[in-house]
Amino acid sequence: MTKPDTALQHRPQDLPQAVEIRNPGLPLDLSWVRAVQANTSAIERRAQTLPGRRSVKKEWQAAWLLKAITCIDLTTLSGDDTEARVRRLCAKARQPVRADLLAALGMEGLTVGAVCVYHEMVAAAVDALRGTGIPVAAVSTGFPAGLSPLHLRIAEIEESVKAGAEEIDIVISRRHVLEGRWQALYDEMRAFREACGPAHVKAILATGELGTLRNVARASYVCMMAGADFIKTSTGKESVNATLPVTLTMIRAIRDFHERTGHRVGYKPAGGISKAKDALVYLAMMKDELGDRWLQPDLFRFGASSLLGDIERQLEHHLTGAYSASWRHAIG
Ligand SMILES: O=C[C@H](O)COP(=O)(O)O
Repeated sequence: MTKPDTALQHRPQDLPQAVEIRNPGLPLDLSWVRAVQANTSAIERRAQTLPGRRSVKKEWQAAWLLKAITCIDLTTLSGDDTEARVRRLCAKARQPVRADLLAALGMEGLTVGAVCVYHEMVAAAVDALRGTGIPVAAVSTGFPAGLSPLHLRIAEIEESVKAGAEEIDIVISRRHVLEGRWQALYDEMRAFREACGPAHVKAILATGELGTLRNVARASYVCMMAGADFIKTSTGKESVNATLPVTLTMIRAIRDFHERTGHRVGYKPAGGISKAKDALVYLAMMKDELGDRWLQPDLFRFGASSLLGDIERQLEHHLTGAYSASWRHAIG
């Protein structure tokens, strides 16, 4: 059996929850953006070593999986979403793991980080989550392509905030990145942030469509300079979504931005993350590269529609020694 990594042996739910001032952004610094490099082969080499390197077992693994649950944006983004489906998802968000399992783990009251839906489903989700403290996140700005007129994208944000969304996941215009139009990207992001008002804004870069890791890094900096609260990899609709090289690139940009400005920006990998073991790799990366502070749900989220089901199966296995069929955990 692999020896548990000592760096991951404390119980992450015991970490303090600090109150953080939002990243206010700063004027666009083009010389900083242009100086950004990404050593693709070094990043890819490092990313390849990550999945095999960390191994946490038994109660430490269970503790980290519980931590992962608190960082999930439990998501449904389908054309056939209905209010009934969203209400079922919200019930799962309120009680993400079977009550007897949570009681056995001493974690009653545990919830996911947020529920993420399209604008049309915001009102139903807000209603279903009333009194729980679980925020509703709305994908916005012509999600997933982001190609509707700017004034409509801004109006869409305002409508979702009015409907009760406390978090807005916007999509950037990929063409601004591909054409090196950093001022245009900055102005767009700034306008989106302003339209959000008190709602926190996650900037979806759609990294699978940005061509290079250098573009990913540069887009990350521009969005952070424009006041993004989070940077997020993907919509889940691109052909390539969250990857480990993209994650390393983005979280190193977050670290550098924090070192240079003092502002902490959150990170949300999204799309295709459906296995508990993958969630553990992401958490270990956050801890290694950014430290414990970025393991809190105000600075880290998984955008995932099916990760919770696998985590619940692993927790059940931890407690009972048996795996249940995955269909029993379908909603997560
Ligand atoms: O932001 C969340 C993603 O759309 C979820 O993607 P997924 O369905 O592959 O987990």
